[in-house]
Amino acid sequence: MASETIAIACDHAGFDLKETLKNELSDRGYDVLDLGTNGLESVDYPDFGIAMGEAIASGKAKRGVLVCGSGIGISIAANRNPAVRAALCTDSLMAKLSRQHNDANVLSLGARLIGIETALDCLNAFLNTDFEGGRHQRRVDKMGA
Ligand SMILES: O=C(CO)[C@H](O)[C@H](O)[C@H](O)COP(=O)(O)O
Repeated sequence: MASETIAIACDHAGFDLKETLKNELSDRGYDVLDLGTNGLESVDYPDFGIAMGEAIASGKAKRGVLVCGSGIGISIAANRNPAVRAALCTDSLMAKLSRQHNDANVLSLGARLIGIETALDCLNAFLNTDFEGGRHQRRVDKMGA
């Protein structure tokens, strides 16, 4: 069976954490679609949030991970694409609920706000929690309408 592709993108503030998460995803057997940025030089998070939106909308990846300093700006940018349900999470319960209730397809993290262990906990919950459907499906449908 082909492995799933996970898209990943960041700005300069999220670069180090993005590299850590990219390695973690590869170690877990995922194919990683790295949308940049690829260094510490200052860049603009909307460019990378928009790239994530395009990767999800085109089907190049079904799920993605975003990182900026706070996780806020890059998730706002990605969520402007109707195909994206990006959830900014600061702990694993938020990541779990974003999957169970919101069918989040993009996890957004703030590299200046959380440590690596919390980020990995969030990633784990995001990857391994199923959407519950039922009443939540109706609400997710309304967001996509
Ligand atoms: O979008 C953000 C804040 O909502 C991110 O934290 C950015 O990474 C941050 O704004 C970048 O700030 P910098 O001072 O240009 O490094």
